[in-house]
Amino acid sequence: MSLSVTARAATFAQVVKRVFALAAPYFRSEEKWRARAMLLGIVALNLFYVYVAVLGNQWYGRFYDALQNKDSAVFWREVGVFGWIAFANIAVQVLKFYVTQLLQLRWRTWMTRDYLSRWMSDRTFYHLELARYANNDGQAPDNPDQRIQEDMQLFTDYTMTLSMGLLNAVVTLVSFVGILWALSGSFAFSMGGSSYQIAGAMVWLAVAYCVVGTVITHFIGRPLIGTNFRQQRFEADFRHHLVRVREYSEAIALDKGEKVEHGQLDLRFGSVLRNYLVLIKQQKNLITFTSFFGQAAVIFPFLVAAPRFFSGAIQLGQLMQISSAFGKVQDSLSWFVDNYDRVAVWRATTDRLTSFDDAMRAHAARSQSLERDGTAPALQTGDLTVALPNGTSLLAGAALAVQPGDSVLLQGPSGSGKSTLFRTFAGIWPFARGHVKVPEGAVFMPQRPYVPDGTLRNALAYPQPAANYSDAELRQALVDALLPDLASRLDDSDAWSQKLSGGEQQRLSIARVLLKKPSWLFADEITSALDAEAEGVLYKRLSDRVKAAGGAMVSIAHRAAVGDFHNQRWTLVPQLEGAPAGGARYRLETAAT
Ligand SMILES: Nc1ncnc2c1ncn2[C@@H]1O[C@H](COP(=O)(O)OP(=O)(O)OP(=O)(O)O)[C@@H](O)[C@H]1O
Repeated sequence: MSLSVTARAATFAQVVKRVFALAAPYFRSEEKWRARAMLLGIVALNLFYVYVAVLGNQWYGRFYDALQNKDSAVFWREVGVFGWIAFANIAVQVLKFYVTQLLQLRWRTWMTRDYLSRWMSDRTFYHLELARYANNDGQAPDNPDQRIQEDMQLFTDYTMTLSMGLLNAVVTLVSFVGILWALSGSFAFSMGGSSYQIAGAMVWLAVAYCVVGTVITHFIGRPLIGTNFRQQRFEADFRHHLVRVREYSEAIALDKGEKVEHGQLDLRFGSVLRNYLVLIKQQKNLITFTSFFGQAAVIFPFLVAAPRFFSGAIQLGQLMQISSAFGKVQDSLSWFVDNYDRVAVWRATTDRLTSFDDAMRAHAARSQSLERDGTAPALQTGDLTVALPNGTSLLAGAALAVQPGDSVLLQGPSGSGKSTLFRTFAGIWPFARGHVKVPEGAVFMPQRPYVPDGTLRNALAYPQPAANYSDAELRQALVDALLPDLASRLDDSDAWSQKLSGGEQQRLSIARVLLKKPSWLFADEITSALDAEAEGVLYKRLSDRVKAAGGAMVSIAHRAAVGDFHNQRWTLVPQLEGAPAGGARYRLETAAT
């Protein structure tokens, strides 16, 4: 089932439950007292705001009566009273805005930090991406960047403004229903020979007016929920693709891939536009009705109360009070009508955050099928099975061992799972079973190193702080990794992943390892972009360092010459179908070189 269908199917009670589940942690966090006090303050300000509105309504009665009676003394006194009411109104509005914004900001900050720390911990960010490709059924959350950056802001904003708006509407309704009831008189009619009187007729008329309005709005506006949900998703997909084009600009330019990328961007933007058009049409229908509903509400109370005014039963002041009170009652009863599209966005946002939150919780609660000990004296695996996200087994029942002093070259056809075996040793591949023991502090060098933007000093020390190393150590590492020209540029700031050549990036990654001096090293095609001479020099340096530190090295490399630096060879050999390898695609053969 897709998320948009889930979004539509969710009942109101479920939505409230979800909102509560997303909102409650902040109000129970270490900031709870401040958060609760601010919330209470905002509630109090909202109540006071309604009280000021009640004062305003009473003022209407006195003011218009003074006009009708041409009583200038009362008129001028009421002008003064108006000044006070207006001042209170302005002050409470400003305060309400300020405290609400502050609470929203604090709440968003807390939520963003909480989600960020859960997303970044236990490699959740990586596993959720894997799960997305593994399931591909729309259940795993897409675009986590959008959820963290945009949805969090929308959720805190809309939850505050909508809930306070609703509170305001309810309190206004309760306050003004009383006023309207007292002013409205009763409605008399006869039916079947008997006559009837309905007390508080204006109140019932307002209720009937708004119930009809709300029901119609709900039917007209219902499709907006799904459309809003899809809109946010299409916008995020479009943005994500733009970012990818920027990131891979060089490769795309060399491939002359502009046309394809342009087409892809057009396609995504097309989805944004098509859905937006649907959204506009749905909003147009909704606005047509809500505008009609709002305009009719201006004249409606006058039409109903005018006969009593003309008959002299009520004064102009009372008529104006009735109209203003009807307006307030109608306003609060049509809160839902007025906020329908915001509620739609809010529900879509809530669904997106809930599925993200659920995915992170499920990830945290998942049972580990791989037993991993990261503090062993040597590398050892037992009954190790490595599979792909779709369940295909690459390797089954592998028992491997590497002792200090060893150096192993892992080879096999492209795509056979060499890097995946390293991912399993590193403990980041969730589709593995069995047990693995890995020495503490083992360093894994990936095929494509990550080089952060910023100073060269930081890129070299990554992920440790550059302050951990002296300038001399940093320079020496660059020289040892055959990057002497960079040794004088430690404080230069740049987008190194764009500026450095592939080989330079590989040498920078080797410089990092030389700097950290690990005893155990797992190197995945770390010299594939280097010439044979540089490859030989760097492999010798690395294996000498590792041996001197009493550790071992396991390398993946396609070139035969790399074998000179290793005393063992592991080879992933393809299995014929039906061969006894536990149903796996490959079997691992070990041999001394
Ligand atoms: N995140 C992923 N989702 C799905 N399949 C994946 C993922 N990562 C790797 N694979 C698949 O796992 C298989 C093994 O990939 P791996 O990178 O381990 O191969 P390799 O032996 O290191 O290849 P090469 O020599 O080309 O680097 C491949 O078929 C690859 O498509």
